[in-house]
Parts: sequence; C-alpha cells; structure tokens
Amino acid sequence: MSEPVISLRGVRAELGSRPVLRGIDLTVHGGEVVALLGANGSGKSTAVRTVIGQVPVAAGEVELFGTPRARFRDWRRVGYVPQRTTAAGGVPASVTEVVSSGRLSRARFGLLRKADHEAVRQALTLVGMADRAKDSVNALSGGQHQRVLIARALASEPDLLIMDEPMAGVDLASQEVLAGTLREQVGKGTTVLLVLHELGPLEPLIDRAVVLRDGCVVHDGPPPKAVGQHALPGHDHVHPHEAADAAPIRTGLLS
Ligand SMILES: Nc1ncnc2c1ncn2[C@@H]1O[C@H](COP(=O)(O)OP(=O)(O)OP(=O)(O)O)[C@@H](O)[C@H]1O
Repeated sequence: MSEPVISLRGVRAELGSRPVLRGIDLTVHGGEVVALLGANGSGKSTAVRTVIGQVPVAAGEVELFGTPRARFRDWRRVGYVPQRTTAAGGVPASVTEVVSSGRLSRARFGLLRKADHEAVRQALTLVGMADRAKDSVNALSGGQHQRVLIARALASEPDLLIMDEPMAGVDLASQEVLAGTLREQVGKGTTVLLVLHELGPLEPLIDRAVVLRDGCVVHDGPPPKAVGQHALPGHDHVHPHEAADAAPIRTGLLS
C-alpha cells in the first residue's frame, strides 16, 4: 500500500475544555477515498480540523504527507472544503474571486498568472459553474455555493482533498455534479477524506469508512451497506418482540 497521506495517532483534542477527540487513529493512504461517519457531535469536523491545523491537538501525532503537521508547509497540495454555513457570508465577492483565492497557494508572490487563471476557469468548468463566473456568490443557491467552494479547493490542483459534509443542503442536481467531479478527481489519483452523514451518491467511490462515536473510532473498514440513521451500526432500537422496558439494543455505530 502507498505511503500515508494523512496519519493521526492517538489524537486527543479539546474544545472549550471539553474532550472532543479521545485518542483517535486515522490513516488515509495515497489514492484512497475514506469517509468519516458518525452522529452529530461525534467529532468528525474536529478530526478533520486537527488535520489542517485549525484545532490544536492536546496529545498524539498528526502527519501530512509523512511530515509532522507543525512542520508541514506544502499547503497547495491540500484542498479543504469546510462545512457549509447556511449564510452566504454577505461578502460581495464574485464566483471567480472566491475560486481564485484557492489558487493563491500556487501563485508566486500572490500574483495570478495566465496558467493560474486557466486553472481557476477549469475548476469552475469541472463543477458546472463556468457560466456564473462573474456573478456574486450571494446570488447563488446553497448547492451552487457549495460547488464554488469545491472549485476553490480544486483550483490549487491538490493531491489531497478534504471535504466536510459536501452534500449537506445541496440539491439533487448539484449532488450529481459533485459526485461526478469527485469521481474525476479520484480517477486522477487524488486522495480524499470526506466527512459524511450518509454515503448517498458517493457510495460507489468510497474505499473505507471510519466511524466516530463520542470522539473515539468505533469502526474502520468497509463502508456500511446502507447508511441511514437506522442502517448504521450503533443505532439504538428496541425490538418489537422484547419487553417494553427492555434496554435498547445497540446495533449500530451511529448513536
Ligand atoms: N468551538 C467549540 N467549543 C466547544 N465545543 C465545541 C466547539 N465546536 C464544537 N464543539 C463540540 O464538540 C463536539 C464535536 O463537534 P464536531 O463538530 O466535531 O462534531 P461532528 O461529528 O462534526 O458533528 P456534526 O455532524 O454535527 O457536524 C460537539 O459536541 C460540539 O458541540
């Protein structure tokens, strides 16, 4: 198997003095597509945010491309799509401006050259937003907004793509475009770590699933077949043939 692109070992993190990650191990190898699953509040976003340095680790080790994160400088190799907020942010930026900001890590002295503008155009074409290049991002639907954020991450032609709930609040048409875009990236050998609630249309692309519960890894292996709250191992439910006061049976990973 290829070298690890992401490696978390025994990672602990706290937010506001509350332990959120309680010693997690997570390895993503080159070319792999790994889904990070788990219930709300299980620590998925916090885990990916430790990878990109937005959340400090209290203990353990994080490495990117074999380099301890604190010494990692090659950020142009990493494309990050944060969890989408419902508000567009009110920043009066055009679609092109937002996507161009994702190219700055590749631009010398912060100046975009012809090849950089071309990469921006290409990223917009990939997500089917080339015709909206001049529009304000505030004029876009949620799904279109998400496509722009993904184009921003793709503009630096990253080797590693980290996406936090890329399908959340995204209309079906945009979901299909995003799945197609991702398929293309995976075909090129891009390594992908996705935070997901449900595998949904991305299921065929996923090599491995890591499931978190209460800040711990409770599953690391093949993706669960159908991932809804009910299908996920860890979902609590009481079987109808049992006494009404029976304790819920833990069958799933998602509770
Ligand atoms: N800034 C913060 N300060 C204190 N606690 C926080 C902060 N951000 C998140 N938390 C808490 O940390 C826990 C893990 O949050 P995290 O966002 O990593 O979970 P998640 O699995 O990504 O959940 P979701 O699916 O809802 O996005 C939650 O209980 C959350 O309330």
